[in-house]
Amino acid sequence: MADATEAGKMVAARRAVDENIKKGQVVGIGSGSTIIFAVERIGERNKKEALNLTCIPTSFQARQLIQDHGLTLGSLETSPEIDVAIDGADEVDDNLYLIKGGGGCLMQEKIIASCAKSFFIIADTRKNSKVLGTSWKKGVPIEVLPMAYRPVQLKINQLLGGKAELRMASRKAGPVVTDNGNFILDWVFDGAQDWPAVERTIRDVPGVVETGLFLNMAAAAYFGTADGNVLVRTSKQ
Ligand SMILES: O=C(CO)[C@H](O)[C@H](O)COP(=O)(O)O
Repeated sequence: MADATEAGKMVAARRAVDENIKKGQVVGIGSGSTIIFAVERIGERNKKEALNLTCIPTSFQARQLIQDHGLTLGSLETSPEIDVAIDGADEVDDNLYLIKGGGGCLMQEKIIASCAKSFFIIADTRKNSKVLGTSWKKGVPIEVLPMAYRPVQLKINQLLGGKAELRMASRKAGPVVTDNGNFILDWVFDGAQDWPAVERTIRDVPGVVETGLFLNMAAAAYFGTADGNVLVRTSKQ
């Protein structure tokens, strides 16, 4: 099963890279386990085709991946406009609404996606859902200022129901600390939601820095299966 999932991630990543990355572009590089296959493919092509890309990372992990594959590392300061961004997702629904941030990198991922002319999602087929929350049961990640995590937690519970849980680290005592020095709450919800309304409600709580809801951002999602097939779903808009 694990190998089948990895195979699905790989075919989706390679196809998205081959269809969307062109010479001379500024490319946003997402975070997680699926993006590793995409950067490997970009590195492979770069050796053959001298792609001359500038790659903008969404995390510490992405920065290392870019450098490990001999690609040129850029920043939003020098390249504020991105041609294409590629990233993974935790779940994708029928509207191409996404839950992201399972790896805790949601804030920089959303900024990079917002600067990109086109934003593509790569995932294994498990992530392809009709309704968010069908396969991803860990909730919507919410990045919060550490000093505000407790009131934010209470307010979200009151406003939306469900439960906003402080994400704890697994190999360190205490909470997960993001690349931006913040904490993460995972809002575990029940049933179908009005996602634009949920996004507005969460963002309006002082202390919230960003949410892992990416609405109306992705142009297409590539879902790979172990047998090498890739389903491409494009935005309806
Ligand atoms: O949003 C993310 C990290 O913040 C990842 O893109 C998301 O969690 C998917 O990760 P993976 O490719 O490992 O399934």
